[in-house]
Formats: sequence, structure tokens, C-alpha cells
Amino acid sequence: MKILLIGYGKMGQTLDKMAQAAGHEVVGKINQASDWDNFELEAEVAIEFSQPDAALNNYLACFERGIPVVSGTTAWLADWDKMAAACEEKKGAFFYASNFSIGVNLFFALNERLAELMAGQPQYQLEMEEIHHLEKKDAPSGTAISLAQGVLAHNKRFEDWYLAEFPNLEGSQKENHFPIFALREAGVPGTHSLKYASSEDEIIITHRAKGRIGFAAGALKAAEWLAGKNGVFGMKDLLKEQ
Ligand SMILES: NC(=O)C1=CN([C@@H]2O[C@H](COP(=O)(O)OP(=O)(O)OC[C@H]3O[C@@H](n4cnc5c(N)ncnc54)[C@H](OP(=O)(O)O)[C@@H]3O)[C@@H](O)[C@H]2O)C=CC1
Ligand SMILES: O=C(O)C1=N[C@H](C(=O)O)C[C@H](O)C1
Repeated sequence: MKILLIGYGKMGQTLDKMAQAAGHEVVGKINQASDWDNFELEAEVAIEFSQPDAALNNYLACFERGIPVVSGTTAWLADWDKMAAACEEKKGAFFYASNFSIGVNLFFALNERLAELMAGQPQYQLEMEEIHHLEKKDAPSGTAISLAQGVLAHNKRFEDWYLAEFPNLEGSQKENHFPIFALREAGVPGTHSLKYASSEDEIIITHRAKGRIGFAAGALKAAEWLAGKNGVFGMKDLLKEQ
């Protein structure tokens, strides 16, 4: 496929290598808003990993030019309705995942099942922790928010989550709200854990990315899958066909 890379940071550069190794052609790169000026490239798909405040403009630029777009940028979801309206108006194609790793998407299912099992066990208190590299711009991570939404949809005991500043704030839990601790450590690609603790025991589930290859592989798979489709899609659409 002829691929346009939007965002040429850690993910864009990983994708560049992997796309070429898989026999795709990277026809261009956009790494700042002004790179769209005088844009004339032919691309079959764009893969977008930029930054929260740039994402919507990049999607609109792709829809305007009839380029299907796969995006993994996080913390732009307040603009979801604007993206969806533009995608429909332009009969575009859009694929979004807060995390493209296949392992994390299995972990999402595990999280939902555990949340269901915990619905009748109020003696367990829940807390979530995410750890990422020091350059990360958003907190909590998009993946942590997806996990939290999975808990809320599958366990009515919890009403909401909140961003906690420091771990081990014993006794500070708000009634029916669970904390997400967002930690930043050099070089960590992405680790997510959920802990259910009672006075007797603990259940902890963790997904730990070892690098960025899993994210990039999922995004490339999504780009191949999106060809010839119109509409808004996510990992559940892709995975149910496998
Ligand atoms: N869904 C998933 O599986 C994953 C999602 N992510 C998300 O992807 C995003 C990018 O992550 P990562 O690659 O680590 O971040 P980086 O900061 O390494 O890269 C982002 C790049 O986007 C560039 N950029 C800035 N403005 C624009 C613009 N208007 N248009 C296009 N590019 C722009 C930046 O340039 P400059 O540095 O010059 O400002 C930078 O090169 C984040 O939101 C992150 O949370 C990350 C990994 C996996
Ligand atoms: O910024 C990152 O690096 C990552 N961002 C995504 C997120 O916010 O969940 C996915 C992954 O954890 C890496």
C-alpha cells in the first residue's frame, strides 16, 4: 500500500521501518500542520500518531483528500463527534484504537470479564496504574481510559474513575469511584495494571508492552483491513473477523 505517515516521532519512525519491511511504500510524512500546505501526494491510507491537539485537523485534512485514516493518537476524544460528522459528510474511512496491540485488546476482554465477576464482591477495592515514558503528553493514558470504561460498563458498583496524583492514598477513595495512578518512568513503552484488593487477598492483572512493535503491527494490520471500506471502525471490528 502507499502509506502517508502523519506524525514522525517514536511511533511514526517505528511504523516507517515496519511498513517498508512488510513491502509497503511510505510515500510521505506530515510532522507539522504546515506540511499540509501544497500537499499533492497520492496515498492509499494515512497512519496518524501525532499529538492530542493536532489529531482532529489531520483527520479533516485526510477526509478532505479522500485518504482513509488509521489513528492511534490519544486524548483527542472530546472532538469525536466532529470527526464522525466530517467522516460521514465526506464518505471517508476512519479507524481508531487507543491501543493497537493485540495483547492489550485481549487484556480489554479479560478486564471486562473480571469486572463482571467483581460486581457481586464489594469487599474488593479497585485501583488502576499506568506507567509510561517521560515524554508522554497525556494522563491518564488512552488505554487506561478504555480499561476504565470497560470496568464501568461491566460493573455497576463503580460510577466513575478519577486521576490520582500519588500511589497508596489509603482511605482516600471516593465512594464508588476508583483511582487511576499515572506514573512516568524513563523508557517505559506502556504498562497497565488493575488491582482488586480485599483485606484477605489481591487480584492483579497486568499488560506490559516490551516495545512499540506491537502497537505498530496492529496499526499496519488496521491499515490493510480498512482498504475499500467507508465509515468509522475500531479493533473490535477487525478482531471479530479473525
Ligand atoms: N494507539 C496506540 O496503540 C498508541 C498510541 N500512541 C499515541 O500516539 C501519539 C504519538 O505517540 P509518539 O509517537 O510516542 O509521540 P512522539 O511525540 O514521539 O511523536 C509525535 C510526533 O508528532 C509530531 N507532530 C506535532 N504536531 C503535528 C501535526 N500538526 N501533525 C503531525 N505531526 C505532528 C511531533 O513533532 P514535534 O516533536 O516536532 O512536535 C512528533 O514528531 C500519542 O498520542 C500517543 O499517546 C502511542 C503509542 C501506541
Ligand atoms: O504514549 C504512548 O507511548 C502510548 N500511548 C497509548 C495510550 O495513551 O494508551 C498507548 C500505549 O500505552 C503507548
